[in-house]
Amino acid sequence: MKNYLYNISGGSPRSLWPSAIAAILDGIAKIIPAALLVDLFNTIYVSFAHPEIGLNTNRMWVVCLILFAWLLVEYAAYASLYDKTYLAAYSLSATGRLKLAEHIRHLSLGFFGKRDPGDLTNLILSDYGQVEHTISHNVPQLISAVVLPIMALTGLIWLDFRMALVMFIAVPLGVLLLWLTDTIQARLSENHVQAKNEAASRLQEYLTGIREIKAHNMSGKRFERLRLSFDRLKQASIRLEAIMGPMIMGAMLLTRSGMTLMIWTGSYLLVGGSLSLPVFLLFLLVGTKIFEPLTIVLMNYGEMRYSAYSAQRIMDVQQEQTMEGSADVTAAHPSIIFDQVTFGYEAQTPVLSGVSFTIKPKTITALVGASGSGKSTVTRLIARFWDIQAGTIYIGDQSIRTIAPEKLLQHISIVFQDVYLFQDTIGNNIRIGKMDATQAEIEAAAKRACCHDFISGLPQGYNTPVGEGGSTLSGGEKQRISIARALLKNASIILLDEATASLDPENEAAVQQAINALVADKTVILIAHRLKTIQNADNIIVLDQGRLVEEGTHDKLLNGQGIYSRLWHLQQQAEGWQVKT
Ligand SMILES: Nc1ncnc2c1ncn2[C@@H]1O[C@H](COP(=O)(O)OP(=O)(O)OP(=O)(O)O)[C@@H](O)[C@H]1O
Repeated sequence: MKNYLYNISGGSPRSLWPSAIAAILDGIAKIIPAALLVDLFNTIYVSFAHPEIGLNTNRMWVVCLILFAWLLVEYAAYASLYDKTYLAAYSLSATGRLKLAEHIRHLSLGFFGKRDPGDLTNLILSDYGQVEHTISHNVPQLISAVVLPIMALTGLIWLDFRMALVMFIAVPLGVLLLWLTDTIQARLSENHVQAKNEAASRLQEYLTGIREIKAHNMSGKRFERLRLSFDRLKQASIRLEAIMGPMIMGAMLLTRSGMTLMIWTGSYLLVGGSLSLPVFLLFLLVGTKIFEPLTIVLMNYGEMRYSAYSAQRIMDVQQEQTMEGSADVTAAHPSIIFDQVTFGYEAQTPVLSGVSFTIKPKTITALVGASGSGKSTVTRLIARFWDIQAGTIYIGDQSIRTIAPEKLLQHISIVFQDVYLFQDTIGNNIRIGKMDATQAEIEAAAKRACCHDFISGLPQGYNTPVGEGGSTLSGGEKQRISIARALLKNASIILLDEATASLDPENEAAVQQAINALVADKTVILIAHRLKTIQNADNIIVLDQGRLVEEGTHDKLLNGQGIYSRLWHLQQQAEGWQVKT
């Protein structure tokens, strides 16, 4: 139960206390009017049974006044219940969602390889919504369903233990039925959540990939995957309702049968003379009050089971180990050393094997090699997007594992080949490099990155909104904006994925000029696809199938007659190629 509550509250069971107390107060508030009604009935009954005494109108007035006052108390209890439970639920899910998003940011990128983005979106939105609903609706109902019968049972046993016994005899049977079928319910809930996530992921894939789907005329195949996932969701939903419905209805019937048994026993005892009419009436009144929440909670049981699985999914992500290390980079311009580094995205398939090299501060190092040789992987490891399996990476004289990832990234600017721009203004997209940058600083960076002119030419200038991913700008424009970002950040290490290869000559010249401004006086690690751009690099590292095979300056490597020399000559020949007509 402790575990269940822990899960259902998304790891903060204390947040349930306010709604629990409010629900108990509400429970008490519900019982009192029933007792007052019985007293009222008793007063009337006595005046009929003993006409010589007459009707005690004073008592009736007092009861009516108390009933009225109690209405106000009940209103206050309800208001408090609503206030506390909704506050708890919405606060929990709002802070929980943010905490989770923050936690995810601290996880190794390897985590994202294992999880579908659609699945994570669903986790943060839908699973948290489910937990929110349980806390605001199911938990108070559960508490009043438990508190009310316990309070009533205690009072009723004292009045007539025979009647109390038959009234509650079937409740444990209903609970037992749910307990026995718990595993089936857990599995059905799990299947349904998985099917829902799968459908959300397929839908996201379909919508994000719509351009490729259209371009390659794949609508039939992709649509089929989407259709199948919706089909699976339909099956899971039907199974969930069709199997869980009868179980819950069965438990409800068993529980409610106590009421019928009590009426039957009460009538029998009343006729036999061993039960007074007011006591029987009290049982009837309390019975309707008690079985109502008990029935509701059983109906909600399936939902709570479902929530427990949602909460478990949230907890699983919360428990994912974040990367260790809390130190900051101590050197202003640190060297970067790879010492026998071995790494694989999957531990058993190494992508880099025993790689060792030293990058001196304020030098330009180019990474060269065939596609898939591990160039991007080296840059990702320098940024500590992943942790390595063997060897050590040093930033200055500190092992990278001792440095907090977010502190390390304050010292690194990355210019990717495929630039991602946020759905915001151009100015704010540049400001990402330095959140407190002034407009003048942003414009200065844009000027050095050769993008000020084209931004100023736009109708709204720096306030021009950019479509998600930067869809409204050309490749070269996006590149220069991302270089302006990096210039504004002014980090000592620059990781650069050679970005000019796919640009037209005019854009290429502008981007090249922007890069020159960026790399001045910095430690630069550059992934080079075209060797002519790196002839002046201080050091060139050649990778082949995850191993460092050559290292040195352009001239040294050209004389070595190895992979670099071969690649160089191949590219020289390619320069002369042209499409024949
Ligand atoms: N996120 C990932 N998960 C699993 N494997 C990956 C991942 N990223 C890259 N790889 C694999 O690691 C190997 C090295 O990839 P990497 O991107 O470092 O090569 P690269 O030399 O930069 O290639 P390119 O020049 O084509 O960009 C490849 O076999 C690639 O398939």
